[in-house]
Order: sequence, then C-alpha cells, then structure tokens
Amino acid sequence: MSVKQFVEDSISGNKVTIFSKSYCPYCKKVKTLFKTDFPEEEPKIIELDERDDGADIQEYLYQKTGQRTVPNVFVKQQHIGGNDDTTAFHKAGKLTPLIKSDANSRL
Ligand SMILES: N[C@@H](CCC(=O)N[C@@H](CS)C(=O)NCC(=O)O)C(=O)O
Repeated sequence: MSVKQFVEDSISGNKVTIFSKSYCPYCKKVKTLFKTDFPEEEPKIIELDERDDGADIQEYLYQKTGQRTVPNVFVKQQHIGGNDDTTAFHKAGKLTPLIKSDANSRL
C-alpha cells in the first residue's frame, strides 16, 4: 500500500486520527485531551517514529495539509491541525459537535 493510500484510508476509516510521535509532548497533550474529554472515542494513533515509512507519511501530510509538525489531527475527515489548533477548536466549542455530528456518520 502506498503512503498516500495508507494516510487516506486511516483518515477515512476512523472518526479521530492522530499522526503522532511517541516522545512528542504536544502529541501526549492531544492524546490526553481525547482520553479525558472523549473517553468513549478510540482515536486511531499512528506513531510516525515507530514506522519505517514515518518520514514519508510526514512528507505526505505536509503536502496534504501544509503542516509539517506532529501531532496532526483529523476528525471526521476534517483536518483540525496540531495540539494548539485542536485545543483552540475544542475551547471554541467546535470539537464536540463535530464528533457527535452526522458528518460521515458511518464512522
Ligand atoms: N504548536 C504545535 C507544536 C508541535 C511541535 O512542535 N511538534 C514537534 C514534535 S514535539 C515536531 O513536529 N517537530 C518536527 C518533527 O518532529 O519533525 C502543536 O501545538 O502541535
């Protein structure tokens, strides 16, 4: 499977997808946000530092989103951004309705 296919399948096949690095503090924060505030969700977490194709995935995500850093978070196929973006999106009251929305409701 190509890197592009892997990334697109991960995003379309999961309600919440987090491209992460296992040692990254911002990634830990965003993983904790979902665990604490959305304990019923099971985000798909892809640790780029634990994969041989991690750098290629990161490059593809940059092409796709313009974002080079991790975490790189998608909810209901929508690109949310990094930890700061996701936290701000949540504080603005937008994350809960998106997660609960009927958008891509097969997920
Ligand atoms: N403001 C960003 C900061 C993210 C960030 O700096 N992540 C670091 C890892 S902790 C990163 O991606 N560095 C480049 C890299 O690992 O390739 C956020 O809130 O997500």
